[in-house]
Amino acid sequence: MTEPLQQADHLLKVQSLECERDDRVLFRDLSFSIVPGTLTRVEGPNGSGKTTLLRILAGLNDNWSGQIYWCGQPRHKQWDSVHRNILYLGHRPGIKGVLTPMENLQALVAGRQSVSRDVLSRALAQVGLGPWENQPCEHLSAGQKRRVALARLLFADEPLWLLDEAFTALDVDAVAAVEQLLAGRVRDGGAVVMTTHHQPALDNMQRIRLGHGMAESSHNPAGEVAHG
Ligand SMILES: Nc1ncnc2c1ncn2[C@@H]1O[C@H](COP(=O)(O)OP(=O)(O)OP(=O)(O)O)[C@@H](O)[C@H]1O
Repeated sequence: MTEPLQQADHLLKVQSLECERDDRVLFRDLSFSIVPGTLTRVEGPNGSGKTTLLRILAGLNDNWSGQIYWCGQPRHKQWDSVHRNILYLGHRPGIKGVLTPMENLQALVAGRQSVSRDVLSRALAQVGLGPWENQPCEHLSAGQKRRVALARLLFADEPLWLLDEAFTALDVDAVAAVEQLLAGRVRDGGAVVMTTHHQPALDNMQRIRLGHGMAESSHNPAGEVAHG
C-alpha cells in the first residue's frame, strides 16, 4: 500500500519545462499542474514528444531543464515518495513472453501487495484473459498482451498513473472497459496522465498539446491555466 502523501494542492507541478532531442526543441516553457481527481491527456502528432514528456514526469528521462515539484517540494529531494506513488505503464506492454498472463501479473503486483492466485485469476478473467491465463504470453495477440499489462491497473493504488498509449491494440470493448477504469480512478481522487491517439470518451480532461515547436496546456479542471 502507498503511504499518505504530504499535503499539497498538487501531485506534480511542472514549471518552464524544456526538452531538446537531436538538436530539436520538443517543448519549451511548458508549465502545468497535476492535481488529484483529474485526467490529463498529452496530445500531439507522432514524434512531438509525448512519450518523452511522460518519461520525464516518471523520472525516467533526465534530458530536460526547468522545475518539477512533487507534492509541494522539489522532486529530486523525494525520489522514494515519487517511486512509491507513481505508476508508469510504457507504450510497450512490458511483459515477458515466456511467462503466462498469471505469472506476469504476479510479477507486476509483487512487492506492493500480497494477492492470492484466485484474486489474480479473477482479474485476468475481468480483462478477458481467463482462457489464456496459463498460456505463454508470446502466443497471445498484441491486444491480449496489452490486456495483461492493463490488468495491473486493477491492483494499482498509486495516486498518479502515467499511461503511454494504453489503448493501443485494444478492441472496442476493452477500450470502453479501460475508460471506465480511468473514470473510476479519477472519481476516487486519483490522477491520470495519458498519451493516446484514440479520442477517449471521458469528461473534463486537461489537455497538454505538443508539436510544431509549440507546447501548451489548457482546461485544467482545477482552474489553473498554464501555457508554453
Ligand atoms: N531513444 C531515443 N534517442 C534519441 N531520440 C529519440 C529517442 N526516442 C525518441 N527520440 C526522438 O524524440 C522525439 C520525440 O519522440 P517521442 O517518442 O517522445 O514522441 P511521441 O510524441 O511519443 O511520438 P509517437 O506519437 O510516435 O509515439 C522524436 O523526434 C524521436 O525521434
